[in-house]
Amino acid sequence: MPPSSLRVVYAFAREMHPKTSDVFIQYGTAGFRTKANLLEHVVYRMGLLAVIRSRVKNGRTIGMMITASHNLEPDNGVKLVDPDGEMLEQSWEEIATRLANVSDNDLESTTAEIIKQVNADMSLKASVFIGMDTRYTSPRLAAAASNGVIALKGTPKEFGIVTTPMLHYCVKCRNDNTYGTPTEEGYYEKIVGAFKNIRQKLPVYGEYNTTLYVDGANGVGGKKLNIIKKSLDGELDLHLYNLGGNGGKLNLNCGADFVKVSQKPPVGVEHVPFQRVASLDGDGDRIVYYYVDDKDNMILLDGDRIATLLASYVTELLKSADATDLKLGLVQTAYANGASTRYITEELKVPVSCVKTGVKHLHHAALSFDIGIYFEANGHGTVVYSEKAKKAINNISKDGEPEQRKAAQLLLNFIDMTNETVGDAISDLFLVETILCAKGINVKQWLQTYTDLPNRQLKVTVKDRNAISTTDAERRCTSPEGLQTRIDEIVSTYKSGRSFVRPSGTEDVVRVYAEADTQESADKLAAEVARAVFDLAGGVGTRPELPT
Ligand SMILES: CC(=O)N[C@H]1[C@@H](OP(=O)(O)O)O[C@H](CO)[C@@H](O)[C@@H]1O
Ligand SMILES: [Mg+2]
Repeated sequence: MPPSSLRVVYAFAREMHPKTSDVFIQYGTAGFRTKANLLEHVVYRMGLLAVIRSRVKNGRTIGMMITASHNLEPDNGVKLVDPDGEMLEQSWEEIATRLANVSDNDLESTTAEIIKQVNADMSLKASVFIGMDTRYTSPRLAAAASNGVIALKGTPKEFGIVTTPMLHYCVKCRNDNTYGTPTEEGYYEKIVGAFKNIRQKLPVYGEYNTTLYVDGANGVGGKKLNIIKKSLDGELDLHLYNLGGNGGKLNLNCGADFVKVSQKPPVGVEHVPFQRVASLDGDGDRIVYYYVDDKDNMILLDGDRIATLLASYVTELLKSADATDLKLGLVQTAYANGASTRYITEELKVPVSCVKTGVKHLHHAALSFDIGIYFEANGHGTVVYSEKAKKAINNISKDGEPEQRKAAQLLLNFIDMTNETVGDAISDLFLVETILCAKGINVKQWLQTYTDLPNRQLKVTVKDRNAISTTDAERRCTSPEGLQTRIDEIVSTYKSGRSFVRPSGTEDVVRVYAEADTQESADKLAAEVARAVFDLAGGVGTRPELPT
């Protein structure tokens, strides 16, 4: 592209999407995320970067998703999706951060520097898929993204309102047509088609019943399930709540994050004792289950619980298919409940690894197994199957003994039902429903596999959250000095106590996690550790209170 046409690009940027704030913004755990009104120039610039990235990848399609996931309505965000549908390569996060923060005057020279640094051939074609969530600020930001793409002569394709995982799926399909059709309809055909297929082989039996309530967080996931619902033929009886409209606010007192963190049922969902409910987050990439018992207690079945259910079922199918030479493994983070980790290693006898928070870390680690299951406790996760596993299962489905063939064919449907690119609430919902049905169990029986250790999460505001550094998959902190020793001292006074702290990658806070043998102890442990953070890491505002 000749320099003269680039000049027009930057004049346009200054005019249409000027940098309006000097607040430093960082490509964090899930892209850029902040108040929507601070984001327009960032999104425009990410449009430029997506084109550069596409060219570095020889014209393969890159994705841009406009969303702030489980955050409240006034926030928004943008993240880039790499050609195989995975998160942006980590080494580009620093490049993205640099481009987002330069002044309008330096935009031209910085872009030129980046093009040189990554060795992009700007004469190549470039393609960018753009999706957005239901936030009212999203269309404007999606338009800014498109403008950025067009500015560097890339071709944007806008998908309108889609879940984050749908966009990841479409990017993957566009670059690898063996994976499916890169459209919303193609997505439904793959996931829902596989679910229907499997239901024909495994009819409903035992304690399982087909009624499922869903909390849509007033976001995009519920809306898409409403489309899917029309195509279900009694295989699943979806009762959908919090679909947006009717005054319901996105993620406000509802949705997967609210349910997980507050350990309370969401507003807006009818509560029928022992009825299982799936709660999605605002952009449809997380899911947790819960039910309310006859004494109004909410019982949570979180991401750890879903991961263990998946691991136990895949293990069973691998055994029946006589494919146990395929290595199955599970990946968690430090937030995984200690009881789930014990259950996986001791009962399921599946190897577990623990990595840093953030799906990119989990996804990467899961790829080292033939079949890798990864889940954050908050309900973000999926299964990835290696080519070796797919081939082996495919061969057994054709050449195995009758029983082995049957199991292998079920596994093939199961693979089809999985969105392997990223955690996906809709795909996970169908996977869970399939397993509960296959095992003929209800939600209480699902809960019986192990008992969660009571736990509590808290947030502490400090002057600079980066004053906290961690090691050992974030389970221990190395600075500020003295904090880890203090945490160790506190934890040692609690039965089955475990606690760690880390700076959030999506909010300006330090997160505290604690678990112990009783809820009272977990609450007290979390509060004591929060006070230690406040005292030793530059707490701001009021010192956290101990529970009374
Ligand atoms: C404790 C927790 O739930 N942290 C979440 C949250 O990250 P933080 O870095 O903790 O803010 O948002 C991430 C993106 O959605 C998600 O991957 C992660 O699990
Ligand atoms: Mg999300």
